Amino acid sequence: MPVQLTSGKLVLSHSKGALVEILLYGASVISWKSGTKRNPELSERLFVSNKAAVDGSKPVRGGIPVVFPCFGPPTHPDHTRLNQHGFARHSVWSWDGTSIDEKDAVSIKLTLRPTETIPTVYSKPFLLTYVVTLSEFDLKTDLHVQNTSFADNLEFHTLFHNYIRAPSTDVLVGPLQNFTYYDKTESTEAGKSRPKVEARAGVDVKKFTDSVYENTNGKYEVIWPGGGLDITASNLKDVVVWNPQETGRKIGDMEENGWENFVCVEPGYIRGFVNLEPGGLWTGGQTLSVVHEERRLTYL
Ligand SMILES: O=P(O)(O)OC[C@H]1O[C@@H](O)[C@H](O)[C@@H](O)[C@@H]1O
Repeated sequence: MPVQLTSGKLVLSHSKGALVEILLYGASVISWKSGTKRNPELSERLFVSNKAAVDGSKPVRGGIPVVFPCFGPPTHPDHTRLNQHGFARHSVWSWDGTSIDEKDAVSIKLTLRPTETIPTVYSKPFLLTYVVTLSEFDLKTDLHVQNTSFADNLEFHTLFHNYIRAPSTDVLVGPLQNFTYYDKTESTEAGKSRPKVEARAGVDVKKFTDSVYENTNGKYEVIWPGGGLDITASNLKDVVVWNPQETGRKIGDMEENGWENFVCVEPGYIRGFVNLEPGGLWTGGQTLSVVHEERRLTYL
């Protein structure tokens, strides 16, 4: 199945029609188009702001940015010189020119090692390998983190910052009921770090939402009238649900009312750090699958 690299952008085409576009900059998936079993017409599944920079000048506001090695502002002593969400989303990754064709899927693999600039802000050795696999109705992303040090442990966060194209007034995310979460919309540090328990069967984002759920079961339904996505995460024990609503006006690269058109559901390992021993390899991944039938959350 064809893979094309043009001006720093890879396009993978599935023989049944689905398409994915990935920038080498940030290994950012910026488009995923797929049909459903009922409607083969391709639809865009991800949101990218029409003000997003896609020229490698700043992280892309949309798609699937890769967060590594810190989530949010740095809190770990190894990360003090890093920007919010780390360097993976604004570094240029390498592609070896190959793709892996299987019967039903096509994959590409991108890698990131310490470049010339990363060691100026981050001194740990590492190798990241990002595998993106496109099937007819699914998109899978796997991140492999290798600690290439012979002596020191590597401690990191990672997360897939999925901007899912969805009407934010109607979308529901579940099942998150009874899981503990931290509400980053609280005004004080004490409020932000106070655990809450999710009472809702289906989580909506009608108001500004920035919630970090911990130790979930790694399976999420993102459902709205007429559509939806299932997300299955592996080895990513936490998930963020984010929509800025009107506070999005303060985000320079957010399109006008853009928050009406997405919900971020972001599987990650961000409560505590993955602690990888010298020479160790860690893998975390997710599969996004289109929902074919009109669906309601069964637990509502
Ligand atoms: O503007 P950024 O750095 O892309 O971050 C967007 C949002 O990303 C979310 O994952 C965070 O929980 C939010 O707090 C943050 O505002």
